[in-house]
Amino acid sequence: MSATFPDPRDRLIIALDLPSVSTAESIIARIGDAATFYKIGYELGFAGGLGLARELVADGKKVFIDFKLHDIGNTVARGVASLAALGASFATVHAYPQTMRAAMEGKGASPLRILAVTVLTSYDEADLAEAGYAGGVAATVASRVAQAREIGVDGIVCAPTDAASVRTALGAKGVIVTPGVRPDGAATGDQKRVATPFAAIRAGADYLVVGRPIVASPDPGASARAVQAEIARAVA
Ligand SMILES: O=C(O)c1cc(=O)[nH]c(=O)n1[C@@H]1O[C@H](COP(=O)(O)O)[C@@H](O)[C@H]1O
Repeated sequence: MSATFPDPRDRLIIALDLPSVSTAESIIARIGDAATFYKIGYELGFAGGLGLARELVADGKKVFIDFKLHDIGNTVARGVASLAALGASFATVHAYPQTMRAAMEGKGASPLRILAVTVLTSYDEADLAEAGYAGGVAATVASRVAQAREIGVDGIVCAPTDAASVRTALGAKGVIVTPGVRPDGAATGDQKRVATPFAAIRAGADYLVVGRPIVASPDPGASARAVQAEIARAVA
């Protein structure tokens, strides 16, 4: 494990893939102190979620803004600068060298950590080939991690099934964030490369991103506590 965790609860990042701020606020209230770190992506981000992000930061929570930036360098750098000013802890970009370099320039001296998305967890070998990448998942992940490391990107987003090889390629410094995390028995949905919270931590993930298994569960607080307990078992 490369990262340090002042609060071990930080290792669970809950994806607030929800349609409104009011819905998100209700879920966050039900989760209570079972989580300290929330991710805001397209669905909530385009529905007022950036205002909620500011409120969460003001309340002492950590926020991960997940817009998976990929654009011309100037646009990426200036977008990241805005995210840094918002107080986000993590932000994603796609792992294209020009984009990664621009993001690292845009963050400047801020504590915002840039995470490079390697191969989406909803992609299997066939999806990657269909998209025109002939190298296969493992080689594409390895190549993107090597470029990210060379550029000095703060961390990597990858599948939990990639985490062990990513840790080897990344070295001890970078953080590894794995979505595609499913407690035993949870529906995988569109996730194709998945692992349990326990397996993901044991494989080398520093942070786990979990969305639907928590926010769509009948008791988000209990579901979050169950994942936190599994993380605790994995690090024991
Ligand atoms: O960057 C991400 O967070 C991300 C990368 C990836 O490869 N796969 C992936 O699922 N994610 C995000 O992680 C979350 C996973 O949500 P659930 O499948 O509901 O647990 C979603 O918000 C995705 O956008």
